[in-house]
Amino acid sequence: MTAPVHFDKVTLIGIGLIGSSIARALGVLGLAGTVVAADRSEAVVARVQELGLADEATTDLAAAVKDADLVVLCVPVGACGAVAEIIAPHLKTGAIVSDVGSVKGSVVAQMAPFMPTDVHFIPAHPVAGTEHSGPDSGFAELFHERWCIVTPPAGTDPEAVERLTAFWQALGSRTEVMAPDHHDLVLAITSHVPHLIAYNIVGTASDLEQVTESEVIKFSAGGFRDFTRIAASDPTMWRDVFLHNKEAVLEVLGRFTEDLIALQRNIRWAQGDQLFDLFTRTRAIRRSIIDQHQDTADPDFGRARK
Ligand SMILES: NC(=O)C1=CN([C@@H]2O[C@H](COP(=O)(O)OP(=O)(O)OC[C@H]3O[C@@H](n4cnc5c(N)ncnc54)[C@H](O)[C@@H]3O)[C@@H](O)[C@H]2O)C=CC1
Ligand SMILES: O=C(O)C(=O)Cc1ccc(O)cc1
Repeated sequence: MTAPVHFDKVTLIGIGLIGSSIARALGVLGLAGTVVAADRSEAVVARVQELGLADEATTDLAAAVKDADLVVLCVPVGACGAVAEIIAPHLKTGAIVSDVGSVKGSVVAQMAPFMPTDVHFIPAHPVAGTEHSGPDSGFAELFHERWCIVTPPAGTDPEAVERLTAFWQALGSRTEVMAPDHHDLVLAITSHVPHLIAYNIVGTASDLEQVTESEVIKFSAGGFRDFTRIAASDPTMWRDVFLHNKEAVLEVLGRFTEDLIALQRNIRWAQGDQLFDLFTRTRAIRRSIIDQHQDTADPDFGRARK
């Protein structure tokens, strides 16, 4: 039997890119009887009301979760513990409490101690986003054809996991269940370290004395432009990602640094075969990613050429 995807009352906490995208999708799809939007920022709450993103909008997080069947935290990962502490005493028995944080081990560690035993705590991560933030930047289709990784703690009620999974599938996502630590290692290599590299190279370019900032802007080629898009991502969100996925990021960064030094040697000693072999291997990886995404009509790869 497939799990029901409709919830009588959904409360979203943190109405930025992700929270407002979920709110918009709920509105379009009619998946909730009532949508409550909560944020600590009065300016955000006022904007949510102007945009008509929810049935109710408030800065009172405790009141917002009252009677909610599904509560989703969409705040920076460093804020999850504090929010959990505020809402915990007000959660409805049987509610599903989830989040969308880009790191999972730390979110579990921060939130689990506050979760009452009569709610279903199921962290998740929609691997879908942009470099933009705030309630104006969201859109209902953000999650289409994207993965949502669900990381239920051991012993979680399978029916609740199925309900949350069905919810994300209704939003357009493909879902996969994973252990939090494994999630954090996978995302360290596929998302977190790439963001760090982008922040670093754009920082290096802006610090170069011999090349002016206006030359960097004027002559930026495609690859560098892509880095500047990523490096425009929200500073609070990404500070928290690195502070809360420290171990996995440092592990991947150690490997990355060794490989970069090997490349440095290849260039210094004119070892063209080594460079050619690596670039051939990496080109094959790009081709297999495109092949896989063409099967699933991923919008990012719609115009991609091998
Ligand atoms: N931006 C992206 O591309 C993606 C982000 N995520 C995750 O989603 C979460 C939210 O990210 P965005 O929507 O991009 O952020 P955002 O910056 O657009 O929105 C975050 C909102 O949370 C509110 N907030 C912060 N601390 C709060 C607190 N203590 N109590 C109540 N509200 C609080 C802020 O006022 C803001 O409105 C993060 O954990 C991030 O790791 C996941 C996938 C993609
Ligand atoms: O904008 C991009 O390229 C992203 O990579 C978006 C993104 C950022 C953080 C996530 O946890 C998931 C997706």
